[in-house]
Amino acid sequence: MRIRVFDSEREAAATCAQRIARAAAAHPSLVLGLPTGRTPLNVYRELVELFTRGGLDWAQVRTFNLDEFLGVSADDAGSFRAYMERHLFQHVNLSPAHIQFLDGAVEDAEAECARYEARLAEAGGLDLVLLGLGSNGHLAFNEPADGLRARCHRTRLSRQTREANLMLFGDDPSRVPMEALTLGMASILQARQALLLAFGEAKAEAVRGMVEGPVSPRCPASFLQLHPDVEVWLDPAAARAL
Ligand SMILES: O=P(O)(O)OC[C@H]1O[C@](O)(CO)[C@@H](O)[C@@H]1O
Repeated sequence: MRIRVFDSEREAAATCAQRIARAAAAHPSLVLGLPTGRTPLNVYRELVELFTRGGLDWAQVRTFNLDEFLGVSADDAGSFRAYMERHLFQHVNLSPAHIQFLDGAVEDAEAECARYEARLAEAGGLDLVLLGLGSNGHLAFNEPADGLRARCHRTRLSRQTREANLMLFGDDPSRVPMEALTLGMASILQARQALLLAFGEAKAEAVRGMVEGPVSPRCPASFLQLHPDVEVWLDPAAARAL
């Protein structure tokens, strides 16, 4: 794990956007894994700016989002799909055919997970996965548990995670889904490169567990210790407990 502490979240986000732009310039059909949540918002803003200035061509880039709420359709404003449209997809020249997303409105969650894994395998896996970190140590929606799942699956969300996503559902707890679909740990760990971002005091303990703790399903992000090419970019508050 290569740890880098930036002076500010803004600086980390701008550097991250430049890193993605470099990767796409070197490999135009880059397969990119993308997170949602509060953490990548500045990265997406920087990526849109880079595109507007002509610094990043998305025409051949392919994206896979990490997770989606179950029982929520793509056109629901609370869905991760809608979040991605708002913050990135509708502002850049990504081809809709190159955007892969789990469909949270499906009847058959198992079939949807199998479909998504097949798409990922066809694409040759992720070249670069951008990751956020749950304050409970989750990675995508792989929540702390006695065991973890390797492949895409249906999962129950922890109370902490549901609270963290309240704002997507108008701060109404009854509207926050109980379940989600998520890429599994192996699908994430098979990415050729991983770049995890964590900002703010609330992430400090999870960062310590991920970097210094035992590799344990109680802190799913700790499995990144086993990845051969992972960078962890922090602001000083998130690095406080290291
Ligand atoms: O960035 P936040 O809002 O703190 O959320 C942390 C992580 O939890 C998730 O919302 C769940 O996948 C991720 O998208 C995010 O990286």
